[in-house]
Amino acid sequence: MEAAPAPLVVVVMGVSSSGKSTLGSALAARLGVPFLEGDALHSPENVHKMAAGRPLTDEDREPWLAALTDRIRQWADAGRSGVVTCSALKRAYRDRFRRTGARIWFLELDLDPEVAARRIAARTDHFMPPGLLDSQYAALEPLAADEPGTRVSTAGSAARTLAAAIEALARGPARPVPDARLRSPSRDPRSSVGEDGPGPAAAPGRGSG
Ligand SMILES: Nc1ncnc2c1ncn2[C@@H]1O[C@H](COP(=O)(O)OP(=O)(O)O)[C@@H](O)[C@H]1O
Ligand SMILES: O=C(O)[C@H](O)[C@@H](O)[C@H](O)[C@H](O)COP(=O)(O)O
Repeated sequence: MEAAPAPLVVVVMGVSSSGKSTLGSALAARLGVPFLEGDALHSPENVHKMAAGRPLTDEDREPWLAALTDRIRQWADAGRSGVVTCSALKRAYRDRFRRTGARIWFLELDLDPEVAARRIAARTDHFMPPGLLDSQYAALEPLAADEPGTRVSTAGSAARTLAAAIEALARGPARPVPDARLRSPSRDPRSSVGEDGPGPAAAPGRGSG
């Protein structure tokens, strides 16, 4: 008999306008799991600062990352899967999410700066000004080989990106994922599959991570 897939938290990451919200919401809907828009957890001060064309510092991001980490931990503790968007530009931010004990898979959205610049300029319903894009690429520490995740191009259509993400998840999380140093045994979601959650992510296989 097949074991139930373990809960999985997918963190859709990348620079501003790389397509996180577009892909993340579509992916969550496709998988039938909750979606959390990371931008919604920014303080008004942070939003104001970015809107005024000033990049966030590590200190500015601290409460935002803390709030996101809490939400990921809540999913893990409840044995639930979910999709969350967060630029997660630095390794230290991503490690923080992993230390919750959630089984995490990062989907890093990859987009040429020229295309990103066009997309951010065309976007009219968002606080993030195009002038901050350079600082986003400068801060970005791409996913490292020892982090659990996959890089997916968003250069094509949104539908194509979604298909690539689904495919990456079907292949990816079955790979050995964990960095033992980041795993807290008491929070290992594999031992606490939820009873009332919306169900684990459908595409990912049973995890070894
Ligand atoms: N694959 C895609 N192809 C074309 N345009 C896209 C694609 N993904 C997102 N967009 C558009 O690019 C802009 C930025 O996407 P968005 O999802 O808001 O990025 P982010 O959440 O990373 O800032 C939006 O206007 C969105 O409609
Ligand atoms: O850490 C940061 O500097 C910001 O969080 C930034 O990375 C994020 O991208 C903004 O919230 C803009 O929102 P979008 O990514 O949705 O454009």
